This record gives sequence, structure tokens and C-alpha cells, in this order.
Amino acid sequence: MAEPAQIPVVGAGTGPFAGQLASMRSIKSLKDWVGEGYRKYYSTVFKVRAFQDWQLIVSGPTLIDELRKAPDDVLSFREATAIGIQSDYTLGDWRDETPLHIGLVKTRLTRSLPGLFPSVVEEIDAAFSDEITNKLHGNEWTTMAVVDPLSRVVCRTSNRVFVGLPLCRNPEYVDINVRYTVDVIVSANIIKQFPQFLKPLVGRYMTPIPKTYAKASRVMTEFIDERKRQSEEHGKNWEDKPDDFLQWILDAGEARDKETPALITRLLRLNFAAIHTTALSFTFALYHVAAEPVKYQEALRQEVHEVLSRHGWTKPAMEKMRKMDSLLRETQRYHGLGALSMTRLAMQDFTFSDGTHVKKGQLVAAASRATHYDGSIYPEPDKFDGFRFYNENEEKEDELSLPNRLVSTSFDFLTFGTGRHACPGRFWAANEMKAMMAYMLTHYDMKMEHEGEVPKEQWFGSAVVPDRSARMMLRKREAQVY
Ligand code: HEM
Repeated sequence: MAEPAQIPVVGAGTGPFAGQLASMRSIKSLKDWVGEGYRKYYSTVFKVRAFQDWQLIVSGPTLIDELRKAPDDVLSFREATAIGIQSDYTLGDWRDETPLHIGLVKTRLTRSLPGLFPSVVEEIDAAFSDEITNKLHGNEWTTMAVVDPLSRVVCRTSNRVFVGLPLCRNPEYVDINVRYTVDVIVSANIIKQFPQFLKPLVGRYMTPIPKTYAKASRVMTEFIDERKRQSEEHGKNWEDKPDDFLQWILDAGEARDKETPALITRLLRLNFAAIHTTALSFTFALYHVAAEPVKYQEALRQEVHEVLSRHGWTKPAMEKMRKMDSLLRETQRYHGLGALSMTRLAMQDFTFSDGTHVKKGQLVAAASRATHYDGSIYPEPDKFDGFRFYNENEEKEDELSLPNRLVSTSFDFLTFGTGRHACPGRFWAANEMKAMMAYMLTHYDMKMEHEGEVPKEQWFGSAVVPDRSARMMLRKREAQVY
């Protein structure tokens, strides 16, 4: 990709191999380069060398608004994502897929949540019992790493509303979906290192698609075909008709959306978007809760107790958990998914209002992490303050009508993006994470193995993940029944 001209560079030197050297150093340093660029060139454009590509970075409300508003045939979300995860070799070419799932996730899933909530809670209970409770040593403290168990809990819970029982509990199905995201990201990062002309060759050996698809097909085909058969037999309305994502596609999709291979592929991709984003965000939050038992665990447990005693395990109860909402939002500010958000590929030349000219083929992104650490927006930004967004005077208001809720996006809060492509799954993820946290608080006492220490973030280029090797200590509590 051609290097853009006259845009200030941060992090890379000059000289014949500057780009390649910076590419290697970016694995460790990209976050710091973006932070430095943000401070020097706030509200304009600068560029950094990311692992494979030069990346243009914007900051400040004016330019982020222009990034948000640019149509997809000018600055494309899908094409940028395709480069980011090398989708031709990892997810398959999904650019022709109808965007049906986006609307279904945003509206149908969110609207159906009150009715689906009892089954969600049932799945959380069953999944935590299998993944954690049954592995505890009686009533003693037990030490364990939690990233993998939590990923499986998130996978099961999400799939209770994606495909329902019994598939959501099938261990092979869970394993396929949990592994697929990791396989996609690892393969993408390897494939990215090769020049374009070698990618088809390398991709053929590195691609996780055929293996994953073959396994998924073995586990899912009979289940999906049986559901299709029932739908055809009963028509639109039937007793015990499942209320899940698979059924919504069968009801609303075009003929090509309903073909079994297309359904399998779409479900794998939906899981790709849903599981790790949620599991990693939840793990970050949990580490803070476990590291500060008095400040967070007791305060949140008290809130959960008050809310559940009045409203039971319901969707409205999750909306009343304001301190919990604040802690999860602070987690997204403090850690998020990485240094950048809203990455777009220029499909044609584009000029920002500050005069910066972006050439067709260049990647542009917003400096989300640096924005979240800007002291003029968030006082004492380096401090994790779980109740930063909590305001007791707002207790009676509707969740979505207020700023500073976990799901509210803005130019200052970018972990879910903002605008047209802002994560449509965030409403679901917010409820899922609150229900999981409420469950853990009511069922376990928790602390970190190294008491009081929040494990360090692990960075890889622009991405951040919680330390998988960190271990927590858990002990069964006498759970209250609500
Ligand atoms: C804490 C959890 C999550 C985080 C932090 C997150 C974050 C994001 C981000 C940053 C984007 C891209 C925004 C942009 O570039 O403008 C996105 C897109 C998307 N997310 Fe999420 N996500 C989460 C959970 C989920 C879940 C649970 C689902 C599904 C149920 C989901 C489905 C999607 C989809 C379908 C898109 C693509 C939207 C489009 O094409 O316009 N996400 N998400």
C-alpha cells in the first residue's frame, strides 16, 4: 500500500526499511504511538505504521463525526474489517451476505429480551454450574484461570438466544465457536505478514474455514434441517415455536439466507462478533471486582440484592443496576478492545474538513483509547474509577434516554463505535454481562490470587486482552433465592 504524503508520522523513522521496522515495533508500541499522536495532533490527522498497513488516525469530535457520516462507498466498514481479519482466508467472503443479522440483533434481539430473559438466566445458571461451581473444592477457596470458562459461559448464554436448546449446550458446538474467533485472529495475523501475491497460497494452508465449517456442519446440519422442516410444516405460527435468532432468519430471510450452509456460516460469524468481545470485556471487569472486594464487590452485591429482591431476575432489574452499569462502562473506557475504533477503508479519495486528503486504499480509524485517556474529558483518566458514571439522582430515568450509560455511544466513548455501524449487539451484551456479574456476585466470593492486584493488560498491536494466565480465587456463597 502506498505511503500517504504530508501527513505527520508518529513512531516510524525515515529510511528504506523504516516501514518494516516500525511494523515489527508496532506490536508492542502502537498504543503509545497513537497516544503521542493524539497529544501532538489532536483534532487533525496523523499516521502510524500498524502491523501490516499504514493507518491514518483521527481524533476530536469534528473529524470523528466526518468518519461516522461518510457513506460506505466512500469510507467502508466492511472492507476495512475484511482487511483487519483477512476475511477472504478466515471468515470467507461475507461482503455479499445480506445484512439481515444486523437489524435482527439490533431490534429483534433487544426487543425480545424481556420475554427471553428467564431462559437466559437459566442458561447462565447451568453454564456457571458446569464451568465453575462444579470445579470448586467444596466450600473452600479454589484457584483458577477464568478466561476460558467465561468464554464458554458467554457462548452458551448467547447461543441460548441464537439457536436455543439443545444445540447451545452441545460441548462440540461451544468448542467450535469459542475456538473459531481465536483461529481467525491468529491466522489473520500470520497471513497479514505476507505480500498480497502470496496470500492466496499462505491462506490456503492457514485458513481455519474448511476445518471449522466441516465440524460445524457435522454438529449443526441435522438441528437446522429439523427446524426448517418444522417451519415448513407449521407455517408462521405454531405452538412452542422457538423464539431465537435462527428462527427469526427462517421467518424473515430471503431464500438464499435460509440455505443450511448459509445459516451455518452466518451463525459462525455472529458468534465471532459476539463471544470474545463480550467475554474479554467481562473478564476485565471481573478482575477489578475481584481485586477490590470492599470497594466493588460489596457495593455491587448490595445493589444486586436490593434490585433482585424487588424485581427478581428480569430485564428491568438489569436496567436498575446503575452502579453495575457504571463499572462496566468504566471497564470499556479504561480497557476497551484496543487503541483504535471505527476503522474504515477509503474506497475513493476523501478530504477531511481540516484539509487532510485521504487516498483511495488507505485505512482510517479513530483514536479511541487516547480519547478515553484524555484528562480534559475524563478527570484522572489513568485511575480506574468503577463508579465514575454513577449518579444516584438519575435512578428513575429510562436507561437509554441518558448519556453515560454503558450502551450510550458518543465521540468521547468509542468502544462500541458510534453512528451507523455502532455495535448493534451492545444492548444484548450489556444485559448479558450484568446478569453474569449479578450471578457471580450472588454465588461466589472472589479475590485475585495476588490479592488486590489487577492483572496487567496484554497488548498486541492495536488490540488489548486481559491476562489469560492470571488466576482468581473463588469460594461458593450460600446463594439467596430471588
Ligand atoms: C462488549 C461486547 C462488544 C463490544 C465491545 C463490541 C464492539 C463492536 C465494535 C467496536 C464494532 C464496530 C463499530 C464500528 O466500526 O463502527 C462492532 C460491530 C458489530 N458488533 Fe459488536 N461488540 C460487542 C458485542 C457484540 C455482540 C454480543 C454482538 C451480537 C449479538 C455483536 C454484533 C456486532 C455486529 C453484527 C457488528 C457489525 C455492525 C455493522 O456491520 O454495522 N457485538 N461491535
